Amino acid sequence: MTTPMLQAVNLSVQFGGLKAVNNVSFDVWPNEVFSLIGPNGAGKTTIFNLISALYRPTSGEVRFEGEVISRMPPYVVARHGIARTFQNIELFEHATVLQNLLVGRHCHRHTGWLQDMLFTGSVRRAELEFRRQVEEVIEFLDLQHYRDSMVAGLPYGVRKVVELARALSMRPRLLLLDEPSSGLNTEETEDMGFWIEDIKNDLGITVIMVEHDMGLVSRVSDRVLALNLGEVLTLGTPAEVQSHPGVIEAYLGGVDDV
Ligand SMILES: Nc1ncnc2c1ncn2[C@@H]1O[C@H](COP(=O)(O)OP(=O)(O)OP(=O)(O)O)[C@@H](O)[C@H]1O
Repeated sequence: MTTPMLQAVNLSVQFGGLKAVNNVSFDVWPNEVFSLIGPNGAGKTTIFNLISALYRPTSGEVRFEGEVISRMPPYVVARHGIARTFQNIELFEHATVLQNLLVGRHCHRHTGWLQDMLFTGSVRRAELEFRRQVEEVIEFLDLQHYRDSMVAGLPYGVRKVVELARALSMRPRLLLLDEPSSGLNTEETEDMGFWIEDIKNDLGITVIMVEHDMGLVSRVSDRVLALNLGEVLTLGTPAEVQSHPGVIEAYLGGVDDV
C-alpha cells in the first residue's frame, strides 16, 4: 500500500475555551478529490489553516508524504508542493492576471539575492522557465483572453478562475480549494466542476476541498469528510455521507443543503 499523501493525526486546535477542531484524523490518498463538509463553524477552514500551517495545532499533527509539516513555517509548507485558494478571493486587484500568476514564483525560487540583483544566467533561466509554466496554466484554464487584464475589472467568476490559476502556477502536488463555488452562479459552478476534474485527471493533482454546494461535492469528490462542531461525523463516498443520519441531523434547519 502506498503512503497517504496527507495525514491529519488526532488534530485539535483550541481558541480560548472553544475547541474549533477536536481530535480529527483522516488520510488523503494521491490523486483523489477529498471534500470537507459541515454546517457553518464546523471547523473546515480551520483544518485548511492547519494544513497550510497558518495555524499551529494545540495537539496532534499534519503529515505530508509521511513528514510532519505542522510545525513548519507556511512558506516551507508551500515549497513542499501545497497550494491553496481562499474563501474570499485574495488577488492583487491593481495588477494584471499575468502579474498575479507570476507572484507565485517566489515560492520555488532557488537563486540567492545577489544572483537576483545581478540577474545572472541561472536567474534568467529560472525566470523564463517559470513564465513558460505560467503560460501553460493560462492556456489550461482558458484565461488567454484575460492574460493582460487588470484583476479589478474582471467579473467575479473569472477572478475565481484566476485565483485557481495562481495556485496552479505554484506547481502544487496538493491543492486546497476553500469554497471554490462561493459567489458563482449555476453555470460558473458547473465550469468550476470541470476544472476540478481536469486538475485531478489531466494534471494528476490531489485536491482537498471545502464546499457547501452538495451538487459540486457529489460530482467531483471521491470521498467526503463530514464535520460538526469541530468533530468528525462520518467519512465515506458522497452518497454514503449524504444519507448518514448524523449529517442530516447536523444540517437540520438546512436539510435542503444536504
Ligand atoms: N482565529 C480564530 N480565533 C478564534 N476563533 C476562531 C478562529 N478561527 C476560527 N475560529 C472559530 O472556530 C470555529 C470554526 O470555524 P471555521 O471557520 O473553521 O468553520 P467553517 O466550518 O469553515 O465555517 P464556515 O462554513 O462558516 O466557513 C468557529 O466557531 C470560529 O468562530
